[in-house]
Amino acid sequence: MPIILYILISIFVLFFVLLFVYTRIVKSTSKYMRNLSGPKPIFPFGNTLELIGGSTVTLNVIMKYLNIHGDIILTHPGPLAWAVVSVDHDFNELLFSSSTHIEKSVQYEFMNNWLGLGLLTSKGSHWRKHRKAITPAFHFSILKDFIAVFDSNGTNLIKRLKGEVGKDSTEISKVVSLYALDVICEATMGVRVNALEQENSEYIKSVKALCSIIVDRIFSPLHPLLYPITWNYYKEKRALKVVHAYVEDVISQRIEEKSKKNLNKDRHKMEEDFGLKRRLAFLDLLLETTIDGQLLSKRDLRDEVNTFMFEGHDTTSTAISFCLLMLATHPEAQEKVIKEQIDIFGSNLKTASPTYNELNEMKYLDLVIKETLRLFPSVPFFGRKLSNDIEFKGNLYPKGLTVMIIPYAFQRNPNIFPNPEEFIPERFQDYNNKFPYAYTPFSAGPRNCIGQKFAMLEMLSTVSKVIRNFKLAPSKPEHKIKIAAETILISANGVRISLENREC
Ligand code: HEM
Repeated sequence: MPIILYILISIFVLFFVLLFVYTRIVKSTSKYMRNLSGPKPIFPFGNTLELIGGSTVTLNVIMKYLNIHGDIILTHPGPLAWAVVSVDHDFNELLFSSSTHIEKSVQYEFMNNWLGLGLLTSKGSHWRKHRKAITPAFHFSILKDFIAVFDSNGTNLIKRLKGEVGKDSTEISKVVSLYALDVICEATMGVRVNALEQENSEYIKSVKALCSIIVDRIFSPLHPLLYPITWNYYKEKRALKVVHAYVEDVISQRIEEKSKKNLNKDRHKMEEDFGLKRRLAFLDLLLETTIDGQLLSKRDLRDEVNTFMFEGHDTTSTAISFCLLMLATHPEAQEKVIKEQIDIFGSNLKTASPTYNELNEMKYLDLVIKETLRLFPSVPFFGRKLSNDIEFKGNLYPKGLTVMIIPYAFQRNPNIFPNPEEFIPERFQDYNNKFPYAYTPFSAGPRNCIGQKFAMLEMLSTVSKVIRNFKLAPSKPEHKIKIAAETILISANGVRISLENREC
């Protein structure tokens, strides 16, 4: 028999096997979610064809589906895949508040090579024990000491932005991202990488490369099994080598320092003892952390450091950039912010280094940041995998199902946030938390953001410093942002504003 006939018969058989498997799965799933509406899938692409435009179309497509089909919709991210997208308050409450449905969806596996079993990606008892053990590192009495890190790096940011004064248009998101990297490196590892001045450092370039590879993988139509034949696979391998070597080296140095002298509980005393030029970092606290009486292993330490690096820089930097854009384009809000800053700092307006109490006095700026995070939640969606079947309003949702929660969509719900597209910081003055799961920029429940307070302090400190030094205005010509939902919400064409020296 000619070889071509063999090939044709094999294709024929394979087709029928696939069809058989497909019908079996559809049949066995038919008792589930039968009342749910959603966009019609096209075999074998599911609903992915509409997403081909990439990260700039994702949110628009999801918003369109939600408008047409309701608050909980069934989508098909592939031929044999089901995912539910939810902006239903009660359903989200059920998930957020649950201590059972805490496992992340399959997309988070693309982060595993970098983040390993860090807090963001781990599950089950590993996650529970680590979360419990690491939580004290984010106590406000410890976070207070990071204010100096925000302030000293903030001074470098101001220096860099001074070079932009008087220009019609400045793209701030890239500069703010480098600043946020400096902050998180110093806070997490106690290392000053000076990304603002040396963005070409191998470590910084590799961190950036890993972030973008994760995004590529999440949105890639290729099956994960084919990943090793892609160029990204080799790029990731190279970047991982650099990042892991760098972090492991820092960890080894700290362990050596610690073994020379026992870490003193008093953080300032420790600096005296070690004669350290650096401030205490999260890593120093992780080195003291024990689980079941054992110190964290070197691998645990690396995973947690990498997780803080990933979760703790683009999230804050994108929020700060959007916040500066909102102030530049809403002069009345900017006036209120600066008035508050003058009330707090008086004649020291430009030079003051805010204390913890002074940051907490910035009530109006706090509203501005909250409203920015409502319109532009840094993490626009996150996914969970159901740990067991759920029955909700007449539908059965199967164990293992991916549920995508979309704060970007929910936080624009007009029934909860009237005039949702408008920037109105005052709405949070009397936001009475009637819908506690409607505003979730930091997620909610047991798997909420452990770095929330750190991030709020960093954002208050940074925006306060920028606004005390510069008057912000819209860029010329006017810049229309292009929202893109990567792992982080960004503007694909940058965030442009213009800066003038502040005179008062
Ligand atoms: C504006 C800034 C930030 C925002 C909006 C934000 C938001 C979030 C969200 C939505 C999650 C849940 C993600 C998911 O379920 O997929 C999360 C988790 C997490 N965040 Fe943040 N984050 C911010 C800053 C930070 C910072 C500065 C750190 C560290 C210093 C941090 C560390 C983490 C960690 C470790 C987790 C995983 C927690 C767990 O699962 O136990 N985040 N963050």
